[in-house]
Parts: sequence; C-alpha cells; structure tokens
Amino acid sequence: MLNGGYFIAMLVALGGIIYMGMFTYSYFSCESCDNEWISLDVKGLEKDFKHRLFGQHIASEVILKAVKGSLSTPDPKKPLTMSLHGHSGTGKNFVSQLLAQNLYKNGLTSQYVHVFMATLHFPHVQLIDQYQNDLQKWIRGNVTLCPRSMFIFDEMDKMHPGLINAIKPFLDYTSEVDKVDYRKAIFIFLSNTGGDKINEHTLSVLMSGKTSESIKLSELEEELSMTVFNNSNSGFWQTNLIQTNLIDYFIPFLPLEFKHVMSCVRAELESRGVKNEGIVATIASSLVYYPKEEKLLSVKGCKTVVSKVNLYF
Ligand SMILES: Nc1ncnc2c1ncn2[C@@H]1O[C@H](COP(=O)(O)OP(=O)(O)OP(=O)(O)O)[C@@H](O)[C@H]1O
Repeated sequence: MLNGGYFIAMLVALGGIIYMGMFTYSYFSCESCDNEWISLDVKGLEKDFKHRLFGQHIASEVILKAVKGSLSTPDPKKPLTMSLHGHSGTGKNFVSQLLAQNLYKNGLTSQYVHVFMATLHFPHVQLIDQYQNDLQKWIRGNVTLCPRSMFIFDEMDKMHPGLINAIKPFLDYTSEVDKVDYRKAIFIFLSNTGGDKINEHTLSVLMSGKTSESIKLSELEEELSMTVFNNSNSGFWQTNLIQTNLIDYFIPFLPLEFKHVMSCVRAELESRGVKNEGIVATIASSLVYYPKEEKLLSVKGCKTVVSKVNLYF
C-alpha cells in the first residue's frame, strides 16, 4: 500500500517530468520565423532540380536565379512573384514543394507556407466579397507573424478576378501597406493557362528534329504573358497584375516526353526499393502520348505515374 505522502511526491515528480518534457518539446520543435527554421539551401535546391525534376530546364534555371537573387537581398524592393504555367502533371506543384522543402525546415507543412486552391478555398462566386476580406486579413496576419511567408495559389485559371485584385496591393513596390512590410514574402501562382501554346511550340520544335532542351525562355515568355492576359478563363483576366508588371517571372513548364516519364517511373520505383529497367519501360509505355502517330508527349505528364506503379506493386 502507498502512503499519502509518498503518493503526492510521486505525483509532483510525474508532473515535473511532464512539464520538462513539454518544455523540451516546445523549445526544440516550435517553429519560429528565424534563420534556424527559414534559410535557403541553394545547393539542396540545385541538387533537387538536377536529380528529381525532369524535363524542365527553363523552370529550373529561372526559379533558381529568381529565388537566389531575391532571398540573398537583405532589403528586397518588392515581394518575389512567380507565375508557373503548363499543362497538368508537368511539375508545377512539385517544384513549389521542392522550393518549400529547401527554404523551410518544415517544407510544405511549415506554418509559414500557405497553399490556396481556387475550387477548394473559394468555391462560391456569391461569397467573393467575403473571400476578398478573409484573404486580405489572412495574408496581412501571416506576413505580420513572419515576413518570409510563402503563398502558393493553385488553379489560378479558376480564380475569380476579384480575388486577384484583392492581393494586388501586397505585390507592389510599396514599402508598407497598413504598417506591414510585404517585400520579403513570396507569391507563387500556378495555372494551366498558356499550356496549349507551350505544348504547340514544344511539339513543333521536336517535329523539326531539335530537342526540347534547345527551347529558350525568350521563345515562350512574351507569348505566355499575352495568352494569360487575353484568356477570359484566366484568373489574371481583367486584373492589372500584368499591366502593372507585378509578376516578376512567367515560367513555362514544358510537356513531358517519354524519356522524362521513364525518369519519373524510375524515381518512383527506386523510392520503393525496386530497380528494374524492364518494368520502367513497361510502365512508362502504359501512359497516353500524343500525337497519335509519333507519340512524343505525355498527355498527363507524370501525374498518373504513381497510380500506374501501384498496379504493378
Ligand atoms: N517534371 C517533373 N519531374 C519529376 N516529377 C514530376 C514532374 N512533373 C510531375 N511530376 C510528378 O508527378 C506528380 C504530379 O505533378 P504536379 O502535381 O507537380 O503537376 P502539376 O503541374 O502541378 O499539375 P496540375 O496542373 O494538374 O496541378 C508530382 O508530385 C511528381 O511526383
């Protein structure tokens, strides 16, 4: 039998242990907005782009330069704003994920990284005023908490123009809006807009016997911003984001070829401990390619690779 004094002593000791545990946990694991938790691993990002991202030589080069340039400036003139364009499964979300992983210790799960999807977060047109208010408050609150916050807007082509206008004040060269400085924030916009033009151009390059690696940003950049601007389905439409040059970089994501899909399959298999070139080729061949005759480009990029691999393992 335990006597009362001994029991109380045990409780106090246990409480102390729990308190110490909680203190240690919060001391060592609480994410904070400082260099310990947020610092760009340039080498890591270069390595990831080189070894894990396939078929996107333009995006790799531009994003690396943009991020290095902006993040190495202690006093940037405006937030970094990048607009990534391309068809489904070409790696726009994947690149955002790699960037977040190499900038924030907690990657995409960092409390300083915010991902918005038009259809998920802003589904009802009739609530647009409310969304505008909420979004502005959210951005303001989070940049106040951490100036080096990252905001990723997916499905920009489905985003109501009013919402884009709502975030415009934060993207400008102004040093402060309502006493908050937004110039260290990073805004990434993802969309399928312009994908058709990018694919057409890539296809014509391949048909002429050249490689997709020979395509230069200048061949696509201007056309891309014009397409985005003139496309009535584009969230940028009617907004003056483009007119006022608030987007720093329009970045094309090229359609993926058979060899890139092979690399995606190989990477997925290796992550499961499998090395087998025969299976790599079989799975890559099971995806759909176009044009029908030449079968040069994957219709869905690498998007369905995981589900195809699942069929085999
Ligand atoms: N270029 C690529 N290199 C390596 N893996 C890729 C590439 N593109 C896509 N993938 C793989 O396919 C998955 C789906 O791609 P991702 O979500 O990035 O496409 P997306 O361009 O954002 O498409 P969507 O427009 O449909 O959102 C990624 O998680 C990644 O595993």
